[in-house]
Amino acid sequence: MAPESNYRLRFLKETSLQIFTGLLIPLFVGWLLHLGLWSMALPVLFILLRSTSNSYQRSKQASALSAKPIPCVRGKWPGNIDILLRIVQTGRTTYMRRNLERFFDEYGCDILNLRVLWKDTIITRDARHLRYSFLGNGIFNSDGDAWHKKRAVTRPFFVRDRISDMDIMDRQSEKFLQVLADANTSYPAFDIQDLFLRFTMDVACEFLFGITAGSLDSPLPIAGRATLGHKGSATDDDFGTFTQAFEAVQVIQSARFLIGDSWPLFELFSDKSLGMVTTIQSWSRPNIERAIREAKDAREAGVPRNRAPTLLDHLIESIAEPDDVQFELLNVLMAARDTTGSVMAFVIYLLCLHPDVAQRLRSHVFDVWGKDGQPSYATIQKSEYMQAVLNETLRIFPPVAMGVRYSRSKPSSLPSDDPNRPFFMPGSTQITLLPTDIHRNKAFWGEDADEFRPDRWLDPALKQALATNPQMFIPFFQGPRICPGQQFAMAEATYLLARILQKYRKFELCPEYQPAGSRPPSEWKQHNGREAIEKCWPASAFTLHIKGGLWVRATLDTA
Ligand code: HEM
Repeated sequence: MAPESNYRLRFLKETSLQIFTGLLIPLFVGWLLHLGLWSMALPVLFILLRSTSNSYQRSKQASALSAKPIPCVRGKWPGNIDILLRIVQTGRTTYMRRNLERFFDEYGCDILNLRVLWKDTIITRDARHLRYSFLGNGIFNSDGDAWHKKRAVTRPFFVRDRISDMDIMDRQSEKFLQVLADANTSYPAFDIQDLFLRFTMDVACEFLFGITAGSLDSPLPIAGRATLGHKGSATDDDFGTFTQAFEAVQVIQSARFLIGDSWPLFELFSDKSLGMVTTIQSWSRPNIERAIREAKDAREAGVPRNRAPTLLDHLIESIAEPDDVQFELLNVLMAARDTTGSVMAFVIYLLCLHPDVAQRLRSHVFDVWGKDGQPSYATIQKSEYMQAVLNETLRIFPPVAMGVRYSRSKPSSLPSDDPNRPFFMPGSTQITLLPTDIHRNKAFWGEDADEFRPDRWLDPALKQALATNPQMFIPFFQGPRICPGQQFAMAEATYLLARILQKYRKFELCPEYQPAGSRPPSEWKQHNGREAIEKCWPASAFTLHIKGGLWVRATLDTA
């Protein structure tokens, strides 16, 4: 989440060099040789020669690895410019990442090279490709050794002892229920996605950084007045301005990933994220500077802390620059806030669509925790139906709807269905994993793959299938970069949902209060699968979210 001006500069330098070597030098040579108008043919000849030599190099590298090329999308215009435009245009109204996934259906394969502007840009829906040892450029914007170090710093914060401490959840969920009750009685509807994101932000800030963010105390979006934000709904107070900037950066960054290495072409004259990053910094900097000062003072005075060290304490010790600490912190915050907020919002959405499941989940909550018992880490692990509802939601709406990696500089191979002929993976190339298709694949999940049916998780046959093919369900991904916050997120979501269901009998969708532009586009009805039946707009910008928020009203249990 850092400004990308260096990247744009590098792109400009590389492009200018290419223009210089591919156009100006051949023209100059033509002029030296007095070729007159024939000089114009030299750049074309040069490009043809270069492209033939590149293809030859690649096929030599591929045959050294006994690998076959990744199928390539064939556009109508040079450099697949029409494909690039199609991705950008359809991106505005697409259902999740269907605009990319449709290429797989069109070409009948699970991995494709979009080859945008003559650059390899790989997309895959084959989960085996996740396990490969790529350089990371995921939620943590780092790679190789730097990533290993950061992962080592984060690991101790997710050990069982720490995540089974439910004090923070107790406190924050009490606050959440208070705010929800006020919003529900004061207005005809409220945006529960926004509330969940505030809750997950406050919990993450306290758990990871020992900071009180107090976002549940800031003004909420108001039904009928709220406008469409970059992801959810928007407010224009200080906190709302920060949130909008935080979400705008994610939208911009995920659009860059979709376009691939050529994204600076769309931002030649201005870095779209720069203003947003300044807003984010001015909101978060005072908190971070204070925490850094306190940690330093305590260390210098030899005063023991009256609390266990937080992730922020460790980041401060291991990273010298406050700016770097800040970027690191914002990356982890996005990993923790947007993902868990997403799954909770989609659970409520699906419960609104399936009152029978909602009723059964509520009885289950009463069976496990009674009418006002507090969940503990141990009881959460045993709440089988709650875990089934959460897993089924994570299956249909995986919060991390795209994973981006870069291959190492040396070409390598990727598994294909033919064990003797893997795919040839070029060096230093972006590869994007799109997990939704895997989670809704009928071959894995049966004919009802698009349906929300938590009962499937109680069927021993599914446990067997998952043991044989763990790649069919990857909401937390797999391999070395698997989410370290998985247990924490499941505990957090279970805790809050249980507390909500103890108090509220039902939730209803209030589409009339969705901000303008956030209802599902009418053309979705012509498509197959869930897209045709969706009553909200699931959209993806790194994390999945409900466009414009999820506006609902709740009915209190008065019995
Ligand atoms: C339902 C909630 C969550 C889901 C679905 C989820 C999913 C994921 C996924 C798929 C990744 C890998 C992304 C990539 O490599 O491109 C990831 C990484 C990460 N997640 Fe989560 N996550 C959730 C909640 C959390 C929470 C609550 C925390 C922290 C408290 C957290 C912390 C992290 C961190 C630090 C990483 C980066 C790991 C690395 O790069 O080594 N996540 N998460």
